[in-house]
Amino acid sequence: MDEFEGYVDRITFRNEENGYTVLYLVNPKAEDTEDEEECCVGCFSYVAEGSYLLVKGKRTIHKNYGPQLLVESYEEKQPDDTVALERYLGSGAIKGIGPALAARIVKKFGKDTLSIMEMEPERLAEIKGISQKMAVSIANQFNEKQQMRQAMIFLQDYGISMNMAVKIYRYYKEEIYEVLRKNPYRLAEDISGIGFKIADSIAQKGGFYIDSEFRIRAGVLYVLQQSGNQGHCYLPEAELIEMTAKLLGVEKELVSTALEKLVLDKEVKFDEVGEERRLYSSTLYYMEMNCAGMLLDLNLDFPVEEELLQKRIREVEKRQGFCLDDLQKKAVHQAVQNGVTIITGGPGTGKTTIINTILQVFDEDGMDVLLAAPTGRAAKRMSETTGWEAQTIHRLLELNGGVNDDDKSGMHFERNKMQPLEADVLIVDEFSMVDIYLLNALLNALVPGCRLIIVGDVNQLPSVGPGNVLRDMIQSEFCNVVRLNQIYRQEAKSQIVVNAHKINAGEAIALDNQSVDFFHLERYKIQDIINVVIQLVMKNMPSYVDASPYDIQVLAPMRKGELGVENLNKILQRFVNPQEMGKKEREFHGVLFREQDKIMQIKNDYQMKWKKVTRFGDVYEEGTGVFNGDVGIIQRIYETEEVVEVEFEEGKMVEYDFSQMDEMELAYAITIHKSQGSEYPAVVIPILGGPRMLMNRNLLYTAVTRAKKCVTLVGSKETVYQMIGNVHEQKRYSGLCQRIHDRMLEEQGEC
Ligand SMILES: Nc1ncnc2c1ncn2[C@@H]1O[C@H](COP(=O)(O)OP(=O)(O)OP(=O)(O)O)[C@@H](O)[C@H]1O
Repeated sequence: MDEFEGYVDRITFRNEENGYTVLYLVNPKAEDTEDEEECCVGCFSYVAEGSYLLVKGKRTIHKNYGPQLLVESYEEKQPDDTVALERYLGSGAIKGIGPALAARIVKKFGKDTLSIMEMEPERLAEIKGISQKMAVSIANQFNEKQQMRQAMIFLQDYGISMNMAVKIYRYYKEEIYEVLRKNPYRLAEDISGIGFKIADSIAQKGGFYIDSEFRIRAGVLYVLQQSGNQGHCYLPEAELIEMTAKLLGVEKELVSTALEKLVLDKEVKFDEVGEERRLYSSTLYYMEMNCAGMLLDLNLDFPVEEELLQKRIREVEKRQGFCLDDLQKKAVHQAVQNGVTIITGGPGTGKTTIINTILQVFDEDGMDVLLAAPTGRAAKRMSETTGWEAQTIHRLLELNGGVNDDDKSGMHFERNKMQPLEADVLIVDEFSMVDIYLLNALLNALVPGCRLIIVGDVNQLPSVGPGNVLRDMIQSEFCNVVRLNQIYRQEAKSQIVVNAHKINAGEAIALDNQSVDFFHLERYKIQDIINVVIQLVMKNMPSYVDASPYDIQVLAPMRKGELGVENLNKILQRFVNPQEMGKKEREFHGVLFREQDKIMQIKNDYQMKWKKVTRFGDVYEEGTGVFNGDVGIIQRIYETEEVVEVEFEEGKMVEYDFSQMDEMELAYAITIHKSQGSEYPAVVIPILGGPRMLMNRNLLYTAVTRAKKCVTLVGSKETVYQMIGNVHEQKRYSGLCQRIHDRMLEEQGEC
C-alpha cells in the first residue's frame, strides 16, 4: 500500500454527487522536490483546498494523465507543520482569512494555531487586523467545518450524495443525528431535492418497516404536499388514499386508518362538499378559509360623488387624448365604489389605461395608492406603463427572509395583521399568477377600508403555486368583475394581439406569414425544428427586433424530450455561450453551467441574500429573496469558495453555494408555465406534439402573449390548430370559490 501526506493544493475535478475527485497533494516536509506533489484520484467525502490529508492506495500510471495514486482510504489530519497550516488557513476555506493573514496567525501561534482556534479563539484578536468580532466569526466557521466533516461521514452511511449531505447538514446542523434516528421522513418535507423516495430509503436503512404507521402517515402528508406542488389545495379522499397506497406499496385500508388518525391529530383537515370529502394539509385549509373571510370583510361599499367622479374622468380623458368606453368607465366607477374590484381582459384591452385613470382619480382625492405585481418583471413593467412606483408583492409586504432556529421556513412578512399596509388603495396587476399563499399574505396586510383593485387576464395559465385564485374569485361572484373585451391596441399590422384574442376565442389563426410580427415556420422533423430555432435565436431574431440572442426567449411546452427545455438548453448553450478559454464551467445535477450562462431560479428562496454593488465594489443596497422565474447571468464560478455568483435583473448580485445549485436551471429555453408574467422582445415556440392535457388553448395563448415584438411558431400547423381547439385543462382542486359561497351564506344567515 502506498501512502502520501500533504495539503490539498488544488482540486481539478470533483463530482459532487458521488465524491469522485482528482486532487493534488503537496507535502511541505518533502526533502526532494520530485516527491513534493502527488496526483490523487478517488472518492473523498468532504474535501476542500487547503485540507491536510493522509491518503493510502496504489500508485499507477494512467495512459493519458501519467502517475497517480488511486486512493483507497484517507484520513484528514490536523496539519502539524507551519507551512501546511498556513496553506490550510489561507486557502479561502475560512471567509475573512487570506494568505497574508494566515501567515500572520501561524507566525504568532505556530503549531498551536489550530488548538488555539478551537479552544481559545478570542486570542486570535491578539493579531493585528483581527477584531474580537472577526475572531468569533473565524472560530465559528472553523468549528462548523469540523462538525460538518463528521456529519458528512455519518450521512455517507445512509448512501446520501455529497452535495445533498452538505445541504442536509446546513439545514439541520447538529440536529441531523436526531432527525435521522427519529423521523427521517422530515428530510422530504424540509429539504428540496429530497423526495419521499429518498427519505424512505434512508428510513428503511435505519430500520423503519414498510407498513409502519409512521411511514404511512409520512406518505399521506407527502402526497398532499406533492399535490400542492401541482397546484392543488386539497385532494378528494379516494384519490389521496389511492395515490398514497400506490406510492407506499401498502393496502388502502392501512392508509385509510392512518388518515383518520392524522385527521384526529389535526395534521390533516377535511371539508365535506356534497358527497365529496376533501382533504387538506392544515396550512392550506386555514389559508382558504381565512382568505374567503378576509375578502368578504374587505369588500365594503364606498360612497361615490358621481359628479365629481365624472369630472375627474373627463380630466383624465383630456390629458390622455381619448375617451374611455362605457366598460372602462364602469371599471373606474366600480373601483371607486367597492372594496374589491376585479378587472380582467386580454392584451390591449385597456387594463393599463384603466389603472392609470384610477391612479389619477384617487391621487386627485389625496389618497395613498400602492401598486404591486407578483413578479419583479411584472412590477417593473407596471412602473414603466404607469410612471408610478410598483413593487413586487413580496417587497410590498416586506418579506423578511431571516432565519431563526424556531422558524426554519424563514419566510415571514413584516406587513401583516399586526402591522398592516398604510394605504387607501392597492392595485395589483398580473393577478393570475397569485397563488393561495400570496393571496393570504396580501389580505393579511390589508385592513377593511383599503380598496383592493385586482387586474389580470383570467385566460392566462393559473399560478404555479396552489390554488386557482383569480378564477375562483371571479366564479364566486362575491365582488364586481369587469370583463374587458374591446381590443384597442393600434399597431396596424400587428398580429400578436389579434391572434392572441383569436386563440382565446377558439378561432383559427392565419399561419401564412403575411404579418410582420407573427410567423409560422412549418417543419415536421425534430432536427429541422431544432436547426430553425438555433438560426432564429442566433441570427434572424436579434437583428429583427434589435436585441441580443440572450433576449430571444425560446418557450417550450415541455421539459423532457428532444424539444423539451432540458435538451434545447444543452444545444442553445453551445451556440449562445460556447466554451472558451478562461470561462469556468462546472457540472451540477447533471447539467453543465458556464460563466456567462443565462439561468433561471426555479423555486422561491426567501432566505437567499442579494446585494447591489457599485462598480467600485461598494454595496449600496441589500435584501433577501430570489424567486421562482427570476432570470440572471452567471458572472463567476469560484472553485475554492464553492460559490457561483449570479447577476439578476437590476444588478442584484447573488452568491449560490454549490449545494444550492439545484435551485437553478439554464434559461435559454424555458417552459411556457415558467414564462408567465414575463415579456420578451421575441419568442420562439417549438411545437410538434405532446400530451393532450398539456397542449391546450391556454398554453398557446400564454406563450403568444409573452412576446412584445415578434412571435415565431416552429413546427406542425396541425398541433397549433389542435391546441386552439383544445380546452381541456388539468383539473385543479381548489376550494376557495366554495368557501367564499359558504361564508356569504353564513353572513346572510347572520343578517
Ligand atoms: N378607450 C380607448 N380609446 C382609444 N384608445 C384606447 C382606449 N383604451 C385604451 N386605448 C389604447 O389602447 C392601447 C392598449 O391599451 P392598454 O395598454 O391600456 O391595454 P392593456 O390591456 O394594458 O394591454 P397589455 O395587457 O397588453 O399591456 C394603448 O395604446 C391605449 O392608449
